Amino acid sequence: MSVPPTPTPPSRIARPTPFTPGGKRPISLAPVSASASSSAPPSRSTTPSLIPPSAKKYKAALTTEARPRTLSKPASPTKRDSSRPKTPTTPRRGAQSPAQIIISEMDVSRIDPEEALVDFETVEAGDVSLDLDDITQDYGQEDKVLVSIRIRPTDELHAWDTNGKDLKLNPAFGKAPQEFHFDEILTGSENKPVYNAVARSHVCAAMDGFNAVVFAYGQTASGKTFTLSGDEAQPGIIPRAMKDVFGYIKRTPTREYLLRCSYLEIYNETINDLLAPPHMSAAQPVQIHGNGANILLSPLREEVVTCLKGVHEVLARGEGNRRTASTDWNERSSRSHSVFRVVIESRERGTDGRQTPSGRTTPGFRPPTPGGARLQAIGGRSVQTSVLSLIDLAGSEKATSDKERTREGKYINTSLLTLGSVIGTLAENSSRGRADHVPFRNSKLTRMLQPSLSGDARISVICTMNPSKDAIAESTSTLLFAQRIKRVQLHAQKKEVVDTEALLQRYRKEIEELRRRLAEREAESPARSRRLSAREQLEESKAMRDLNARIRQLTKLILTSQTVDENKGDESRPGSPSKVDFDMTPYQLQQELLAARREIETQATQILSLEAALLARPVLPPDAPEGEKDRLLVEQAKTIRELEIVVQGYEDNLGAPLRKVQEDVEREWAGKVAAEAHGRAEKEAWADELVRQLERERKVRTKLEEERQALAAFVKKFDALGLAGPPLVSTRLNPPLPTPGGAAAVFAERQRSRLQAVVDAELGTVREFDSPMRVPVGVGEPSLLEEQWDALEDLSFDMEKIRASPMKGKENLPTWG
Ligand SMILES: Nc1ncnc2c1ncn2[C@@H]1O[C@H](COP(=O)(O)OP(=O)(O)OP(=O)(O)O)[C@@H](O)[C@H]1O
Repeated sequence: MSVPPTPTPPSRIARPTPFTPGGKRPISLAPVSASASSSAPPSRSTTPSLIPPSAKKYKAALTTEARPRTLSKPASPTKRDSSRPKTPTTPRRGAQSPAQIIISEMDVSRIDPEEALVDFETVEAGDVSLDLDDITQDYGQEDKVLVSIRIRPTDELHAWDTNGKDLKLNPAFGKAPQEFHFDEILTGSENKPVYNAVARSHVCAAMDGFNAVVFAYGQTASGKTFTLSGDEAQPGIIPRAMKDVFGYIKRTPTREYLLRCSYLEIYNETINDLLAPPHMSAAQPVQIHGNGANILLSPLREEVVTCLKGVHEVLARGEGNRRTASTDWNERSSRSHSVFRVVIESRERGTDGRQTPSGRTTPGFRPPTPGGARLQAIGGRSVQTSVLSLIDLAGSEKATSDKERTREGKYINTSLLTLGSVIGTLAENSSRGRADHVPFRNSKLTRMLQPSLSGDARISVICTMNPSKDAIAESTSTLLFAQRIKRVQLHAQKKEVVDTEALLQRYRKEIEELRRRLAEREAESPARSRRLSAREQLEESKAMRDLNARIRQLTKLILTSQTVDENKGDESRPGSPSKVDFDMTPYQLQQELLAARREIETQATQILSLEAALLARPVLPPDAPEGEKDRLLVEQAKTIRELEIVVQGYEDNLGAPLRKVQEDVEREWAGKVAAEAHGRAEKEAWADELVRQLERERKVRTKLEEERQALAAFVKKFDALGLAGPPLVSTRLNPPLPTPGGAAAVFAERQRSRLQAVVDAELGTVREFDSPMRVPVGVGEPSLLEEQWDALEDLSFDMEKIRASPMKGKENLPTWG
């Protein structure tokens, strides 16, 4: 179904500007002041204002004077702030204006937060949104971005068909890439239904302690500012949100709130504080500090607001600074993003109203800590902190136009491109379970939004589009962006700071009480244990264990809290709401305590049983009556049975593993013993062999000795017969040393040779070689053989025989073997 051209009241469309593909908005002739021509189409700025007259418009219209300047001299990012042009039609309110001076006194660094608390009693009736009752605590799909499309009215033919929450290009205008489906598709000029559908639940989530972001994305002149800020007749999301904030406070009598607003714009990668005097903002642009989830903006002015009027003043001041800075606003509006932030801190109200039960007061003039916590968790009351960010992004058509991307590439706003790729990567990571690097740092916008886009916020995106056929490419690009961001996964958590001092005090008191109870029980324990049955004693022992465990656990918690407190360091140090996350809530502490107790109980049960059984061992007084003895015996038997069960439990749990260990050890030692035995057997065999060898050696030696003696006797006798050859070189005093493995054989050979020589000589066949046997007597060393002469008588006798029978003698020569 094609959306018919919406008949819009002329007063709502201050600039009924058909979209121009070139991104150049037709010069609006809409009057911006009372002096403007009455014949011009009525502007949204001409309608009665809810805000101070000095801030009738949330956005300056493009003036006829400004337009030529825009075309001839585009604003420079570096020069812009220091030379914000002042035109007669868009006078910048001076820093000295009384209104501004009054508002500046609401600068959070100059007031005591305790003095600026808002609660249901102090909220002004007129500041409250009356229809807040409509709202439920249902914030939609908490882990998904709420994505809505707002189609601005136009007199032209619509190129897009809508059907409920579906949207597709009318086939008459081309081939649609696909059919789109979103959470909401909104049309018309009424801002209230838009606010209710896309922002209200997120505002309430912020009041409830979650970070929340609502941003408008879309091509130039598609209605982002109209949606966010609106006009007097159709207040947009920001003023409606603030009304709901006060309405929420009115409806929550149990809590008190501190509200701080800041307003900034990102223009060509420079962040300007719109609440600071322009010269200061230009001299000191806002810087982003920190990493990841801990982002801090500084210096950034924050104004405490206690009523809607204060909010309007803050908004008007910010808009005033934008307007003054944006005489060339058409050019700038396509390149700058504005962010209105409200830091919401809340705490349970004390029982005695505004007074703090602990009597402590929050220091009044602390150094400014933009974004950080200001309210103190006092009297045991924790503080919840959240940030509501309402963002009007720059026009996106130049960055996303398919046909004109190349030609207009140099105008592409880097931050929007980066936003697109950041969203793309986040969507991919979410849907494919990946963890690809997300280029948050590539632009100020994405870096500033990093904590929220990373999931730590409830996010609602309203994509505005011009349904005209001239804007099909831009609209398609916007719809694709909207579709991608729908896939980003969120996981926002409430941020709470507990009053650690009060908590510690509570822990200490509890520990004291527990110790007292423990001491009492211990004191009466011997007497009691005699009275109690085994089971009661078991319970008593368990109770005491519990007390001890609880004391240990609380002591641990105190130590943990103190460590956390020390880590916090300087109180004045700025910290973002998410930074205080490490403070455990009482609920978390309770959970941890419970878990720890359960663990300790499980571990101690077995030991407890044994100890209790031991304690329960009945003492039998000698003078106890028989009946009493019997009873004790019965109890003892029962205890033994219980002990057996416990032991059986140990056996069941530990028996098998222990047996296994024992078997392993035994197996290991059996192996070692076998190896030892084997080694020993080998050594014994070796020793036996040695003994045998020694025995053989001894026999050989004996035989040798005998041979030697026989030979000596023979030689002596031979010498006596005058047949002496040369004396033997070796004597007893100088015997030939045995050569291992062959000395004996060599010696034997020598002896044999000698003997042979003797025999030969005896038989007349003496060889002519120079035998030692032929050494003349008296020339060589004294012969050992000579010394042994007497003992060799028998052999010489034998020699006689040999001489008598030469053949026989030869046969009888000694042999060695
Ligand atoms: N839904 C709407 N109903 C009535 N008027 C609208 C609607 N949307 C936009 N307009 C009008 O269209 C004009 C352009 O809108 P607006 O300034 O909000 O666009 P924008 O997206 O913020 O543009 P830019 O990106 O240039 O800032 C304004 O005069 C506004 O009043």
